[in-house]
Amino acid sequence: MNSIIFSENASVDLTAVLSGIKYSSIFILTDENTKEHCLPIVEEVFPSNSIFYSIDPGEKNKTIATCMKIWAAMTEAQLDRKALFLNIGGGVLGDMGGFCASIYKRGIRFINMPTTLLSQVDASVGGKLGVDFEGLKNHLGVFNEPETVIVASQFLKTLPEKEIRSGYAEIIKHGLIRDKQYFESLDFDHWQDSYWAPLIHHSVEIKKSVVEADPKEAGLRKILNFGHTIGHAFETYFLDGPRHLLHGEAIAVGMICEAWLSHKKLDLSMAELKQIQDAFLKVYGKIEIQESDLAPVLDFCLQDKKNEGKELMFSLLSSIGDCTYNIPVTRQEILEAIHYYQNISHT
Ligand SMILES: NC(=O)c1ccc[n+]([C@@H]2O[C@H](COP(=O)([O-])OP(=O)(O)OC[C@H]3O[C@@H](n4cnc5c(N)ncnc54)[C@H](O)[C@@H]3O)[C@@H](O)[C@H]2O)c1
Ligand SMILES: O=C(O)C(=O)C[C@@H](O)[C@H](O)[C@H](O)COP(=O)(O)O
Ligand SMILES: [Zn+2]
Repeated sequence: MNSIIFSENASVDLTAVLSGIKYSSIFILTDENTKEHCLPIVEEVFPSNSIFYSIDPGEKNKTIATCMKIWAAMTEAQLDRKALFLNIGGGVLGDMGGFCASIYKRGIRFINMPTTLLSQVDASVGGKLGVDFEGLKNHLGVFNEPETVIVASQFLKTLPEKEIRSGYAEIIKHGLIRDKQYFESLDFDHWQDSYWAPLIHHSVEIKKSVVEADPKEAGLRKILNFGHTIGHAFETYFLDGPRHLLHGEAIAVGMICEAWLSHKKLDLSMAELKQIQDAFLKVYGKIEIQESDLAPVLDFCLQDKKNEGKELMFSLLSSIGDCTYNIPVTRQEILEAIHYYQNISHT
């Protein structure tokens, strides 16, 4: 895996990184929010012939249609294969920008400057790139590593609290799949007051160790997908409507459902199941799920990338800190897991 820099000063570290790379020109991708809040922090660094391009924010724009606009701008700017592509934004922008860079003229180098908690702890690391297609999460994409990732927690100062909370779900996931002590060190009652730098650092270490062992998800990497089969299905189902869920909010629901499946199918104890669900309910509360939501959500689970043929394959916990993968789960069991979530009493 290429280098990850934990930065206290994004502008200083970006200057140093750029001075170590030979490139013909630099293409800087932002969305309308990161253009306003993050670009000014590093703007002074760029040479005068830099190309800036900004897209509309949000998951609904993580599409091939947006990529076409980005590729058109790259072409219009006559970027050659020695050009450098810089993503300044969250996971939506990083997944999509990295994908655009990887496809353009069969691939130009790119750098990630993640600006959300979620992208700093998870999305900017590991080279999963792509876009949604027909609503299906990351349905089109490639694996390709950025040249460098510069993780600067100073960007988080302008990030809305709801977005911080979304990123926190991936931090909780890292503890659940790999490190019980980490999970138990998190303060679910006062999560807003967390000191983010050490959490970012530790989460990146966990993610990096898994990705390095299995970069293309032949096996072990599937544990990073805990909570995502059902979580992605809800995220997709609610994408366009008033019940829209952020990625972290959706996988929080998914992780409760999949913790229940872990209890039913593996050795996850009832005590640990309760510990997990209490943690998520404290931070995220509960969403309303109607009976009419179940069939379409189940159908979306059928599209999960971990499935093999018609068999739905899950990553599940045998205990907190220990996740296994390739566990077959039936449609009926998924329904029961969602019913379990619906019936949890939350005060
Ligand atoms: N590739 C991976 O390994 C991986 C891992 C986890 C999640 N993801 C993907 O990441 C995406 C979610 O990423 P996200 O939560 O970063 O969402 P995002 O990129 O949509 O960013 C969230 C919102 O915050 C705004 N924003 C970003 N930085 C800001 C800042 N510093 N100040 C103010 N506003 C700011 C953005 O404009 C956006 O409105 C999903 O598409 C998910 O599938 C990918
Ligand atoms: O890096 C991984 O591997 C992950 O699964 C991390 C997830 O948090 C992330 O949401 C990822 O984008 C999901 O990938 P997908 O293969 O299920 O689309
Ligand atoms: Zn995720």
